[in-house]
Amino acid sequence: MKRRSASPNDHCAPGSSGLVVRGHGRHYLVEAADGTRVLCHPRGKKSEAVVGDRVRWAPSGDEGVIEALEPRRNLLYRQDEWRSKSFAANVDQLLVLVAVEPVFSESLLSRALVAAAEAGMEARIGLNKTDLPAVQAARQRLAPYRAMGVPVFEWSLTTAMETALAELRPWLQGKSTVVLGPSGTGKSTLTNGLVPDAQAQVGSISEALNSGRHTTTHTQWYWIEPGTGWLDSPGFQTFGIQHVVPAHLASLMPDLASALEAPCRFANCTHRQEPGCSVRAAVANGSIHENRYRIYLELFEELSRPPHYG
Ligand SMILES: Nc1nc2c(ncn2[C@@H]2O[C@H](COP(=O)(O)OP(=O)(O)OP(=O)(O)O)[C@@H](O)[C@H]2O)c(=O)[nH]1
Ligand SMILES: [Zn+2]
Repeated sequence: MKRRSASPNDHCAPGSSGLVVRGHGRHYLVEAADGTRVLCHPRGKKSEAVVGDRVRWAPSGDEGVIEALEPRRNLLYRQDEWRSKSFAANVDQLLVLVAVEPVFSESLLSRALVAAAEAGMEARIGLNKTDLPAVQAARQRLAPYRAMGVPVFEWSLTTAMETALAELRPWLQGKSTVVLGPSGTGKSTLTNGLVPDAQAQVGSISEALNSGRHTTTHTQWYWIEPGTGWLDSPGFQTFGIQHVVPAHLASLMPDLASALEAPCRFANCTHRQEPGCSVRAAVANGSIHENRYRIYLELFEELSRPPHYG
């Protein structure tokens, strides 16, 4: 039998431990302890595993069967028209990659940061394409995020890739990091810089599952080096935060949370129109940017709506 490191669940579940590195509907690519990647299908009808999940799997001919999911540390969600869908598990950190062009949506950026805070993940922002003339405007829009303590990297990946990699690598070291961002911000460019053998890691099985398309359509786990994971995800249009309780929203937005160190008059204040509200006072004196407060109101309203079913 191959040697592998013991997992805490080794004694209580059948099969070997593996890491889901890619998922396509009911097809999963699972990386075994020895690094080989096996096409697996879930036992039973439900396919709940997502990239980053640790699973127990057993060989079945050339392929494998997923017997069980191991407990998750955290979970990130993507939003489609009707509902939240989970898409990555057990990730340590989030890099939101935006660019000088196309102009990024602050609402999406804020959603991603709320989702990371809710999942207990550290988040940073990467501003790419700083070679373009609109760079000052982009910097200005990011100022409130820097001020609330989110570190912002600034890069021009096409003209100075090595500088960007040298800045980014120490933060990535020994962790698993997911990169998210709208389409066209440079995620694939960055992945190719960080993971020179990315194509080889994707491998022929994934290529076949992806039916020859070249854009990133599914989240994919890469290894930058052993122990340092990198998850590239398709460009998002919207981001799922439906699982956040509206009353917790302000505590997941650092600029609002710091205003709340001086509590509002009412303990159950929603920070919309109540008198004696610390958040509204901070908006009035400029310590919370009005864009951020507008996003809070938009998210609060959205989270308070009853879910609709499609
Ligand atoms: N000017 C400029 N263009 C860049 C830079 N980085 C990437 N690009 C260009 O931006 C375009 C999009 O880059 P991609 O890496 O494909 O972006 P992506 O985020 O992977 O896009 P999706 O696959 O649609 O999610 C390409 O034409 C890149 O050459 C940069 O630093 N400056
Ligand atoms: Zn309040």
